[in-house]
Amino acid sequence: MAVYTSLSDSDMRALVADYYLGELVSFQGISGGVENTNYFLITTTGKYVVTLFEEFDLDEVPYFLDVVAHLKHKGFNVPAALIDIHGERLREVNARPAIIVDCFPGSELKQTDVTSCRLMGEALAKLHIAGEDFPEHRDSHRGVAWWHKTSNAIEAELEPQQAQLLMSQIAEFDVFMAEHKDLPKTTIHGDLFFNNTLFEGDKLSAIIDFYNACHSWVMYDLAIVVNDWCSDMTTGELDMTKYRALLKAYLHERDVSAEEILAWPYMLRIAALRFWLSRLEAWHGAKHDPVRLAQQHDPLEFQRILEARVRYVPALV
Ligand SMILES: Nc1ncnc2c1ncn2[C@@H]1O[C@H](COP(=O)(O)OP(=O)(O)OP(=O)(O)O)[C@@H](O)[C@H]1O
Ligand SMILES: N[C@@H](CCO)C(=O)O
Repeated sequence: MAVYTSLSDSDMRALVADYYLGELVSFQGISGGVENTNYFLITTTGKYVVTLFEEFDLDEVPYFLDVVAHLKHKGFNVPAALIDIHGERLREVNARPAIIVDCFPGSELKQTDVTSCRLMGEALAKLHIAGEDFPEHRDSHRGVAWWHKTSNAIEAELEPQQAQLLMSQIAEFDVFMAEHKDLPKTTIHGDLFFNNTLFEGDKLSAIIDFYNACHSWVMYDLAIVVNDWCSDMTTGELDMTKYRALLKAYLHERDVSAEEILAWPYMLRIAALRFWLSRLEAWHGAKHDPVRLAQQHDPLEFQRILEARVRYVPALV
């Protein structure tokens, strides 16, 4: 269970007393999720989620809260931080930055299907368009500089064939990007896996976990989504029915440029590599701690996806 910072009953009571949320009824750590500590919180006024940020210092968090506030203002169901009795949306709890957000109705998908892929394609295009005028431009903390540094640090731990795949794909991406410096960017979610959405029946009820948001290539974000929503995780291969449904819905809402079409294979591969690498980094960091290791996602899933995208990439349009 991913509760890295434990809150006691009196911690939670003190926190709730600082909001206009009535009295504490109960709270429970949320299993699933690997980056932050999350609790479901029930008070006499409703159900909420408390998030304690495990990867960021207090001064790094406002960017992410601003992204969510911008999207909420444009009508998206996204978790904006609630304001406390002091007029603040961000505070420190047990030495971690912390927020409280509304708990959305709906539940996580167990797996994607053609309908959910279609809904995601449409919502993602709208999200990308809505993010264009967000004025704060933050680079990804797991972007180009991070994948160079982390791949160099981890290379020696890998099998020769894995190291070759990792390093050659980064080099190929660098060569392509050197010739295509003006690829369109927007404010991207950066981690829009299907476990970061909630559905009520066939309705997409919320998009959550914006803590990898950044200013980056639009096609990179689309590739992150396609790799997670449309891949068979056991083989890495694309389910072409889901793939076509997601892209058709996306392209109905947002036009892509000729350069973006050219970039598509590179984006699918680097998006797979980014999650392979973050999972490898987390796995190597946790390998001497069985409890933490058991919480990690399997790096092999994204190695297989990358290998599949090296073998074959279907057309974007
Ligand atoms: N606002 C919310 N409303 C309803 N459920 C939520 C909300 N926020 C989080 N959850 C639930 O908590 C789970 C974990 O949250 P979240 O994905 O933000 O954690 P994380 O540690 O950042 O995860 P990840 O592994 O994706 O980085 C979600 O999958 C969802 O089930
Ligand atoms: N979505 C990520 C974890 C959170 O960033 C993964 O599945 O590796």
